[in-house]
Amino acid sequence: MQVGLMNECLFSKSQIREFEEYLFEHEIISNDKLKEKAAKSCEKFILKHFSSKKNVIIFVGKGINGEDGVLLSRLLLNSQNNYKITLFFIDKLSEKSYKNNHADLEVFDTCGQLDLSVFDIIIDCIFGIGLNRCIDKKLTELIIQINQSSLPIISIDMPSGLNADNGCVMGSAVKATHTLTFLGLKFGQFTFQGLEFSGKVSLFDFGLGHLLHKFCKSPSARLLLPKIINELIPYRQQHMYKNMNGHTLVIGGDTGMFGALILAARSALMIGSGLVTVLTRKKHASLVSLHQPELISYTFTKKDFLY
Ligand SMILES: NC(=O)C1=CN([C@@H]2O[C@H](COP(=O)(O)OP(=O)(O)OC[C@H]3O[C@@H](n4cnc5c(N)ncnc54)[C@H](OP(=O)(O)O)[C@@H]3O)[C@@H](O)[C@H]2O)[C@@H](O)CC1
Ligand SMILES: [K+]
Repeated sequence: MQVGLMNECLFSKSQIREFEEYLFEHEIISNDKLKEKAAKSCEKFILKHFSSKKNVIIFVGKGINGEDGVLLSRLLLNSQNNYKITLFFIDKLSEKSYKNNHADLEVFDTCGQLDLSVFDIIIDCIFGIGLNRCIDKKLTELIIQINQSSLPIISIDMPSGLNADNGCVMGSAVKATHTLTFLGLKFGQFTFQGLEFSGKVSLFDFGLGHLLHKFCKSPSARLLLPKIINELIPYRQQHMYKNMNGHTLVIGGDTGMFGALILAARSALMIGSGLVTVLTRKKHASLVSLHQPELISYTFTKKDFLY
């Protein structure tokens, strides 16, 4: 599901974690079922948008984000779309345990030289919202290689290395072309470096989005989508004229800052203010009408202005 009408809300990782706890405690959904749904949504997305990309490499971390990757690999292998899947384990210990349980999955031997050019698509399951420190040097080298690959990069839940709360790159981060995120959009995907690193974000809320909104009461923030802005701007009826549509006063335009004054005043006109008056330095006042004839201008020296 793409970002929907009520899904422009952004959440912190602690809100998502607490919500997950609530879901499990109240037996609304089990932990396993949630993971299964997450992997299934990713499989569907990949089959829909990347069905021709057969040779897939999945980077797997040691947390549940890594588990998402292993579950996804199983689903893709069973999808009868002739996928060739390679798992690359970041952590030796989890590689060992998965090798025992999933002996049939192909695992990249980290002693070999990694050549990403042989693959068609990268799935990033290194870290999700559990990232808790900066990425070390060794992993940074791998992430640089991933980012330089020119392949489509699908990050699961979060681009690995990106802070889910503030959009900071924690040393280094995977630069995703797509991020498939679960339950709620994360603040860090839409702020600071998150905008550059998250690519196109798709949300899968498993039909639990309305509960998340109820549970959190107030989300961390909301995306200012064009439809929200449109709702905020009142409709101007045909018969209305300038005196019926408000009057904006823009004060500013110090020496060297005349442009800012004009831009602010123009913005007021563009969002529908019937009248816009600027109050500025004397040397700027005469220039105002040359830049935007609709503006009314006054100077700071005019004593009776602010009556
Ligand atoms: N709950 C659920 O049922 C569901 C969860 N889901 C999925 O789980 C994800 C959250 O899983 P998670 O909590 O296991 O965190 P995750 O990001 O996988 O792993 C982080 C681990 O790595 C480590 N680590 C951290 N930073 C590090 C660093 N810089 N360098 C090296 N190591 C570092 C740290 O371990 P530490 O080394 O600190 O012991 C930590 O344990 C979530 O994003 C979503 O994808 C979905 O499937 C839906 C159902
Ligand atoms: K990830």
